Amino acid sequence: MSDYLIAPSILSADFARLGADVDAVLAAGADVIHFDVMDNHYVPNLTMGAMFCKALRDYGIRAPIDVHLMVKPVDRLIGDFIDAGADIITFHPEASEHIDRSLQLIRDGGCKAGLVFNPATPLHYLDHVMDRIDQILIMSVNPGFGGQSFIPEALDKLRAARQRIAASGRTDIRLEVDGGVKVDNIRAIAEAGADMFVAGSAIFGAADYAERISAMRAELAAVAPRA
Ligand SMILES: O=C(CO)[C@H](O)[C@H](O)COP(=O)(O)O
Ligand SMILES: [Fe+2]
Repeated sequence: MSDYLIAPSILSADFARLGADVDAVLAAGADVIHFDVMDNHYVPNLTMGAMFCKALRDYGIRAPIDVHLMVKPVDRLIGDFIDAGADIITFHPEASEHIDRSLQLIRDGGCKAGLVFNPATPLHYLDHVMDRIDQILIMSVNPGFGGQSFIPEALDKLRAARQRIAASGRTDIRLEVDGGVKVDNIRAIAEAGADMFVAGSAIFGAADYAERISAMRAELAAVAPRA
């Protein structure tokens, strides 16, 4: 699998011209589109449902779509996003009544599945599911809004998650980080173990997306390979 993936969060895209903005960020070098789903219940904000995901597919977006479900209950929306063309679906374990079932629904639909950890959510939710996940997402802000500052304690959590991945022998599990990722901290975040980087305001807030993504990749190129 490729070393590092950059996943712009379309939470910070121009919703009035979403297809064109997603095209632009992909042309600028993004690997994956991060799609934040908020329900005004699990988190205090309301964003987009599966019809937006389908609209992007119908518009012609072919890049992987990484759906971050910040919703409760979880299961009701999983099928909608599978049908809408998602590739990866992650959810917050404390928002699911039955974690195994939610993971299985995602995988049965042909998507990669992952768990998301808020800053105060312990990693022990991973204890019995490492053989059934494809991705771990560490939140480096509390979920609900773009443009927040990176919480430094997330670095320790990334290191702990990376150790769990190593101990599991599953070299194919992605370790994603989400919230406050910028050019000036992405290298330290990668050194803590992340290999997939969500960045919303840092990329969509740039005048030149390609220049901003290149600056992130230049920082990542300076990270020493993991032992
Ligand atoms: O899940 C999220 C918030 O809940 C977003 O993906 C995240 O905040 C990205 O935005 P930014 O890079 O601006 O922090
Ligand atoms: Fe997100």
